[in-house]
Amino acid sequence: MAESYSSRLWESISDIYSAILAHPFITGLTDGTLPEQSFAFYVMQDALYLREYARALAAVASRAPTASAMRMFASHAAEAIAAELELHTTLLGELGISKEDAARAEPAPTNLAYTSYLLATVRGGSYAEGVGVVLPCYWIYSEVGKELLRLGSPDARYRRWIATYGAEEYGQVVAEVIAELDRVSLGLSAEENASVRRHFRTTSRYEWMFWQMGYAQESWPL
Ligand SMILES: Cc1ncc(C[n+]2csc(CCO)c2C)c(N)n1
Repeated sequence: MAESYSSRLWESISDIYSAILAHPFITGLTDGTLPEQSFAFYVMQDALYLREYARALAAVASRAPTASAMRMFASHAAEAIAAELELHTTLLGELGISKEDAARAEPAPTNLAYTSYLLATVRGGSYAEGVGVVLPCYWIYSEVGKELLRLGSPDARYRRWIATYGAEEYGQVVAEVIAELDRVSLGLSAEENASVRRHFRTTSRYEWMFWQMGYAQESWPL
């Protein structure tokens, strides 16, 4: 049987995925060398990210051609908002970030660039382009989560975070989204196929950049 559309897509970002696994944010989670400040910065930025990502998923849901795909993306949008609340109420408190600090936080440059690209693509592109642009967020976290779960971490807070994304149920969620992309890939023109592949690579790059942003506690130069 010919290789699936999605497996070829995954192969096209193998350089980015390897760079993510080697990134000091990721290796630092498992060997305990990740500075707590970098983790806290990342978590606060991620809460902001999740709100915009939920908007992107809701936009993809609104354009889905089938009831089952609409239901899937709409429920993931709701879950992303719930995850944001959970981050605010538990993890941020444990990391010593007050509600006031969290409310004042602004997206760092990489975060704003990533979410702006997501929203522009899901609003201006086709449904297939929307699925392609949101997929690296799911897929890369699921793969990284499995790898981190295998390696473990000496820090209980890092372990808890790892458990969320390394969970087997989470792998099933991702598999359904991948299956949806494989379904829609069947009817793509050459031009649309090129766009989907470009969006997938671009948000995969942003996934690496998001860890770099957290690690460096990226700020606006002005
Ligand atoms: C920068 C960044 N990228 C991906 C995720 C993971 N993630 C967020 S929402 C969602 C799908 C719906 O639950 C997934 C997989 C994250 N947290 N932060």
